[in-house]
Amino acid sequence: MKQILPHSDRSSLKYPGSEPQWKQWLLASETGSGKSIAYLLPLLQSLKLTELNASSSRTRANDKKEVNPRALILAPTHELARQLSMFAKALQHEIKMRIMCASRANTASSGQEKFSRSHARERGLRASEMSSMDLSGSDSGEFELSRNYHPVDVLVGTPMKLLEMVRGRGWEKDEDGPGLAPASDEVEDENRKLRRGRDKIPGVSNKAKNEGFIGLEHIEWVIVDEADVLFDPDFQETTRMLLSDISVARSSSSSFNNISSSDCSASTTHPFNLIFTSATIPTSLHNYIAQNHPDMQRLVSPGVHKLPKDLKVEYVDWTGGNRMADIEKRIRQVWAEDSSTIPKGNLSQVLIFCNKSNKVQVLGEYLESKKIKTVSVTSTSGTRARGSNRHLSGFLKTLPGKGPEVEQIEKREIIWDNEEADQHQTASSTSSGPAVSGPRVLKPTTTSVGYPPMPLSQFKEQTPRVMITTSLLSRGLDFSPTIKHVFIVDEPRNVLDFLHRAGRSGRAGHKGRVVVFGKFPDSGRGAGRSREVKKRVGELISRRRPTAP
Ligand SMILES: Nc1ncnc2c1ncn2[C@@H]1O[C@H](COP(=O)(O)OP(=O)(O)OP(=O)(O)O)[C@@H](O)[C@H]1O
Repeated sequence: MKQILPHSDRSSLKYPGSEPQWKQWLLASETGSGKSIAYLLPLLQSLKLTELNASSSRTRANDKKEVNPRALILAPTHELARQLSMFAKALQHEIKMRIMCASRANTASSGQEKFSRSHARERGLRASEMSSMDLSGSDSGEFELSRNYHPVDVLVGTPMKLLEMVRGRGWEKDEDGPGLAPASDEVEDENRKLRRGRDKIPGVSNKAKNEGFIGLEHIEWVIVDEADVLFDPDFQETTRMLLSDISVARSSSSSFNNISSSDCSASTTHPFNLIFTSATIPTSLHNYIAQNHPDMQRLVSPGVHKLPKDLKVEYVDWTGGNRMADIEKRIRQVWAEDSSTIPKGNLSQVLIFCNKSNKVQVLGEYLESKKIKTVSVTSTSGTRARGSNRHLSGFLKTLPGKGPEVEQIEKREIIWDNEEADQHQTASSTSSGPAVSGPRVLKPTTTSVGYPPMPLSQFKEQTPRVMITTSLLSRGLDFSPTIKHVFIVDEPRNVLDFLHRAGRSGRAGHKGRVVVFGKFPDSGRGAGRSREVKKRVGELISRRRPTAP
């Protein structure tokens, strides 16, 4: 943090009088080590300082677009974008900044647009009121503003979504040739879907095109979270296009002139501060930085490419029978172990990573048939279409909330689903006679994650303790410390993929365990492969503590 904002005196951040010195940093450290706060705090502070120092010449009156943020945070998934925006909001106390999330779910743009506009109109909401809502949350899945100009300080979203908001819907259809039009949505491999970096936007047509409503002239900061994904060869053309658009908007010549080129040799200087964050630095990211940002300051922790120190590794052999039964057995063991250390009923949670979405579905159905409640999330899950992170409720880390209800929830380390709470309220009002009077407890607001109290016993019964997913949710998401076990039931694509999956537990100093399922014979057939896997994982462990000088 000190590196990013070494001088917190206002004079060093004057804007726009003195020409600012734009800088570039890479923040790289192991999963769960707090990279988000490491860039968010200096970012918010810097924005506030430049705002305080802004001369009267910097007015919004001449802004051509409706939304003119001063910082962008890019994330590879809608889920991460929403979590980051909520986290940023939660960091604010006295000094308020306007932080908005541009992310919605993978629903048809036109349909969603219709809903949001009419929904807002029905409620008589003006832009300023809409922008004070959590647009990433349940109140609206879509980022919508009227023509009222309204300052936005930080905008968070996926590069594809932000580009669409900047250039207008259907912009990619204007490109020559197939350009960036969605090509193979039916591709089954989840990793490829994630790497392609395409937010599927079914329903986007030339008719739905508009001119875009995000202005980029005021951008002072761009954060590329999970930079190794966003500069992956499959993702980087979208990311780079957005960076180029910002540079052009800020009247700077852009060295980005060929979107299909991956061998830019010229150093790229952007007229804004640029931060990349990552828990891993694959060759593609290393090369990209070396070629395009040779002056980028690299702040790399000794823990990068290592498992968090509080994460233990366990190997479970397939028995040779039903593999899903093996997984079920290990889940029940987790809960049996819990019972000796955790107060009765407070079972810890298990996060299971599969490679394919059909495997997620089949495993979920199997465990449900065995009376284990599960939540299954894949890139095509219907639950993702809600435009909020409700489908992850109870599994993501709870943000600091306001009021006793939130505290009560936080003690249980669970976020209730709002619909569940609604059902409960309906049930309680019918069963106990008159409807519950008084305030409707907490409405979802900026950072709210609190919902009406429910009897603890009922709550525990209804709450799934197992989430099954793919690499889709392996990136950046800050899962709850109640997830003490990550199960890896399919062989990850590579070591980096393993690190990201495993790193959803053992975060921020909490204890965790990654359970690797496979065939691990000590001798005979498969023994060589077993040794190889253990060796590669073992290297991640043995390197995790700095060796004494
Ligand atoms: N100084 C701190 N003390 C305790 N907890 C912290 C501290 N800094 C950050 N955290 C917490 O650590 C958790 C992990 O932080 P964060 O999600 O930023 O990790 P990350 O490094 O970005 O991980 P990943 O690489 O998986 O994205 C968060 O819940 C955050 O609130």
